[in-house]
Amino acid sequence: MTAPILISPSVLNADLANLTGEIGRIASADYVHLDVMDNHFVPNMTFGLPVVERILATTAVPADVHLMIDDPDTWAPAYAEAGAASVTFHAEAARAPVRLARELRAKGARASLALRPATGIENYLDLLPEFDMVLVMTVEPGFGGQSFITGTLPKIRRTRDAITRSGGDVWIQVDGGVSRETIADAAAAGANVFVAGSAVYSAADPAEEIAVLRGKATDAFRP
Ligand SMILES: O=C(CO)[C@@H](O)[C@H](O)COP(=O)(O)O
Ligand SMILES: [Fe+2]
Repeated sequence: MTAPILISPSVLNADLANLTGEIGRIASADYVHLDVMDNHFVPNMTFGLPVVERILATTAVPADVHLMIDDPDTWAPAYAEAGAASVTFHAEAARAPVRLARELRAKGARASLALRPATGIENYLDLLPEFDMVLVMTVEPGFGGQSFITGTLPKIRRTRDAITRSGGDVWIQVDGGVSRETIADAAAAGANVFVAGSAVYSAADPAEEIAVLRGKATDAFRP
């Protein structure tokens, strides 16, 4: 089964006072990536459920919510209930990741497990069927505009090979420093969902940037 190539721009570095307009500029994207930060799990704070609910009510682009928060076991299900297409929580923060993934799926969202750069995939390989996506962070979570950590590429490849061996249909997302310069390496390692914040929103034409990123990832992807 070949994984689809999907582009999910992050609005973290967009104009947060004009989210409706900013999401309108990426209407050709597959998802809009919403970074929820609580200033506990990461040293930064963005927005939470009320803002995400308003985005969901006012945009047609499916939402890919990335929770960088403590206690996702308590907070994540509400994002699924609100209508997020995909809800990602961090392995380092969840008390009961399998129970939480099942709850998210039961509420109609795709369930996704995120790993910080220093967190291995090995402890989670047997649990992959419980998830629809693994997010391999390619920067330390917390801020946009950082440089892609190439040392995460072997983990992406190990994850893709394990998914292929198991015959499953789990997507691999990369998030952080994804650009024209780095997207091919991530795709060649087996990633198929690409978060790009500054690359898309600092481009003169975000729609064109999405098309270029999609083309480079499609050419480079190795299952
Ligand atoms: O989750 C995060 C940061 O923690 C990301 O989603 C960033 O917002 C991506 O931004 P760029 O690295 O593409 O600028
Ligand atoms: Fe993110």
